[in-house]
Amino acid sequence: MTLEAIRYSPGSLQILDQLQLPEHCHYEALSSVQQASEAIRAMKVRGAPAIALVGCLSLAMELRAGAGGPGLAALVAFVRDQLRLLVAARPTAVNMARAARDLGQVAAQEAEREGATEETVRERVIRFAEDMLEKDLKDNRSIGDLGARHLLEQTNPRGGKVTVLTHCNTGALATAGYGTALGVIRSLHEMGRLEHTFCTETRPYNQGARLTAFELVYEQIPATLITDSMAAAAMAHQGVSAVVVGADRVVANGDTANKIGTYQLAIVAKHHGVPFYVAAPSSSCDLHLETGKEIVIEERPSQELTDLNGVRIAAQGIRVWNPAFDVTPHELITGGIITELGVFAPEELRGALSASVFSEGQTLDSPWV
Ligand SMILES: CSC[C@@H](O)[C@@H](O)C(=O)COP(=O)(O)O
Repeated sequence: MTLEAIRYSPGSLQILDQLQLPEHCHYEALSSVQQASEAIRAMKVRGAPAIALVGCLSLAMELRAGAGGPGLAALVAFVRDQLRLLVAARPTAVNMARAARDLGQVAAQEAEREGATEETVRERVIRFAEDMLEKDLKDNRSIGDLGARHLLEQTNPRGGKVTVLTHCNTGALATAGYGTALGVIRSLHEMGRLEHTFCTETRPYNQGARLTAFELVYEQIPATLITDSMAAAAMAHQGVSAVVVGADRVVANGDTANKIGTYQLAIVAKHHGVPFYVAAPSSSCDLHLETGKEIVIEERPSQELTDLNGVRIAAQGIRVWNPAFDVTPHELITGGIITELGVFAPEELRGALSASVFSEGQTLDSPWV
């Protein structure tokens, strides 16, 4: 059985509380947008795709219970207000904002349809949210297989195995399943072409030590945990073939916001001539922004850096800077950007994605909610 960050069936939404992993696997039931927003903000559930999935499914839960209205206009306004609450929970990942735009437009379009009722509006929004789960899993399997094949062609044409370094958690615990960067590692493992994985602990939330290591051990994928500060030495001495990371927001020129520490990994990879890949679904891409300078970087509470399992480890009185993400300039993404639509050089991304039509004729640069 694979690990599930999200358990959903009509009328039931549960999240695996990732603050308690790896010691305890505790599922928490959510029945409202407020509860989902609080769980996302607290990082009980995290990862760009999982945040959007839990947010939208929590709205589906409310609508199935009859929330919103009375009247079509009031119902559409309710949907949009709830979506704005979810988007505000964590600002850097774009997936929730994109999903909010899509769901808001689905509600508005249905409300304008001849013969529409509150029931049909609710059903359309619920179905769109539920379909996101299956689409994310399908996208991740495409990302895994496309990324694995591209990485092997670029780094190991003689047919041997490769060693991959990854950062943060981008697996089943950050998505509907399989994962993005960790999906590439899963696909390499399934192909029999993975020699080894190095996963960084990813201070201060420790997504690598607590979550990625948990996934890799659970599936018996060969892996070694290293501290973030060991990454350069690992690339110098441990035969790293490629670095593959996820993304919270990839913008039009290919600049990418991802977990703090990604930027320095890209610099080290460049120094060592190690191809650096970003793996992300098109739902993590934002063509509205031209460069990474425009991405809002979330700053988290200082206690998340000064404390470890509730015990303070930093000197009292020291000032703290705790950005949750950093931006990797596109010129350091030397391997490519792996999406479900293909693997693109940063300069190819805008053209490739602009041509891709999304739900109801949406393109990636359609206006936000
Ligand atoms: C498929 S998850 C991609 C990114 O969201 C992931 O790499 C990341 O940065 C997660 O950050 P987090 O703060 O844990 O939500």
